[in-house]
Amino acid sequence: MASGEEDGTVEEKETNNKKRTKGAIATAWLTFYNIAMTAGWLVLAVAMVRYYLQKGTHKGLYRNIARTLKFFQTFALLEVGHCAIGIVRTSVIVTGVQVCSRIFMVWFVTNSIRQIQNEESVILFVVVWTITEITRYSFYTFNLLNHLPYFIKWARYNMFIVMYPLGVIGELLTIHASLPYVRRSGMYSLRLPNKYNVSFDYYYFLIIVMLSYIPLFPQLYFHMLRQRRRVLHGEIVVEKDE
Ligand SMILES: CCCCCCCCCCCCC[C@@H](O)CC(=O)SCCNC(=O)CCNC(=O)[C@H](O)C(C)(C)COP(=O)(O)OP(=O)(O)OC[C@H]1O[C@@H](n2cnc3c(N)ncnc32)[C@H](O)[C@@H]1OP(=O)(O)O
Repeated sequence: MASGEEDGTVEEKETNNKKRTKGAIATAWLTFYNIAMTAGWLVLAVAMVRYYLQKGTHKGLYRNIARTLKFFQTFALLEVGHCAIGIVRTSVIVTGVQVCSRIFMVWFVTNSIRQIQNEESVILFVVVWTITEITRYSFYTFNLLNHLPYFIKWARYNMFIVMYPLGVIGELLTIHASLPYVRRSGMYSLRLPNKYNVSFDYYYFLIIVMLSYIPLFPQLYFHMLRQRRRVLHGEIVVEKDE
C-alpha cells in the first residue's frame, strides 16, 4: 500500500522533505552541542578534582577554573535559542530564567567581586552545577542517539530534587557574601547627579535578585517535578503555557 506521502502532491512532498532535513540538521546540531557541553563540564570536574588533590584547599580553585566555567556557562545561552526556534520542546521562559540567572551569577557576581571567590558557597554552587550539567547533557546526548542507559535517565530526573536546593543555597550565600563589598565600592551603581539623571544602586538590585528567588525558584522546581512524573512514571502532565 502506498504511504500518504507517496500519494501527496509535489508541494506536500517538498514540505515533508524540508521537515525531514530540518529534523536531521537539528538533531545533528543538538548531538554536537550536547557532546561539547558534556565534555566541557567534564573538563571542569577533572580540573576541580586535580586542583583540590594538588593544593589540598578550595582557595584559588575558582580562579583556576574561571575561564572554562565562564565559557561553557555562557555557551548555554544557545539553549534559549533552541527553544525559541522550536528544535527542543522546552519553554523559552523556564530555560531563559535558568540560564540568565546562572550567567548573572558567573559574570556579575563571582567574576566581578574577587573578594568572594574563595567563599565555600562558590565551590558549593560550582560543584552542584557541574554534577548536574554532566548528567543533563549526557542524558540529552544518549537520548538523541537512542541509547539511553536507565541510570542516566534516573539520575537526570532524581538528582535535581537535592541538587536544585543545594545550588540555590550556594548562589544565595554567594550573593549575600558580596553585599558588603558592593556597598563599599559602589560598583555598577550610578549616583545622582549625573548627565542621564538616573540613579541605580547595585546593592539594592542584588537584594531584589535574592528576593526574586522566592517566586521564581519554586516554578523551576515544580516544572522539573512535572517532567519527572512524565518521564519516569509516564504520567500525562498538562502544563500551563509558560
Ligand atoms: C538578571 C538577573 C536575573 C536573576 C534572576 C534570579 C532568579 C533566579 C531563580 C532561579 C534559580 C535557579 C538556580 C539554579 O541556577 C540552581 C541550579 O541549577 S542548581 C543545580 C540543579 N539544577 C538542575 O537540576 C537544573 C534543572 N533544570 C533544568 O534542567 C533546566 O534548566 C530546565 C530548563 C528547567 C529543563 O527543563 P526542560 O523542560 O528542558 O526539561 P527536560 O530536560 O525534561 O527537557 C524537555 C524536552 O526537551 C528536550 N531537550 C531539552 N534540551 C535539550 C537539548 N539540549 N538537546 C536535546 N534535547 C533537549 C528533552 O529531551 C525533552 O524532550 P522530550 O519532551 O521529547 O522528552
